[in-house]
Amino acid sequence: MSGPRPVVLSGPSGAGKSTLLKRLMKDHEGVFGFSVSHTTRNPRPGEEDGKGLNNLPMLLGATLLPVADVFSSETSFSCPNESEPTEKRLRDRQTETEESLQKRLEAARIDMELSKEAGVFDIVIVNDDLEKAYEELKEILNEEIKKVQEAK
Ligand SMILES: Nc1ncnc2c1ncn2[C@@H]1O[C@H](COP(=O)(O)OP(=O)(O)OP(=O)(O)O)[C@@H](O)[C@H]1O
Repeated sequence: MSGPRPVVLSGPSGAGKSTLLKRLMKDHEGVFGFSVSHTTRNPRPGEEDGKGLNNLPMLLGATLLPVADVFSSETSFSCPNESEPTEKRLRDRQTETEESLQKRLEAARIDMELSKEAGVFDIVIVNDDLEKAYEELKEILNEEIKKVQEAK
């Protein structure tokens, strides 16, 4: 039996990657490790203590293509449906200056265009509805989660 694989969750800023990951890790304590592997932003509070990757590493990328290039195995991509909610989400989150917000929005627009190219991602999760997106993500990872739980 092969061991658990790294899981890459990539997508534009505001897509909901952190939200989905935090919930997944909370619901499956000890199953996932976490690494902000490739991102253009500074770490947020709590992200620096990512010591000890456990069993199934989750890698979070905010820049789409390099992450997809490095991990060609299974790459998930979560995104909101339109650009309007992205801006609202990021403004509501209150983590950005106006300058960094504008940079994020521009990068998100480019990421969304690139993501439409066939073959960039194996799996696409559209995070319009958080509950639905979370259920989808859990379903996709179910087999890997079981592997880790059985190995314990
Ligand atoms: N489906 C959703 N509907 C509405 N708001 C959402 C949804 N998913 C996440 N959010 C909210 O959108 C904001 C951005 O989400 P989050 O921080 O998870 O994005 P991210 O992809 O990790 O962004 P970044 O790459 O900038 O770190 C958060 O405030 C979060 O609560």
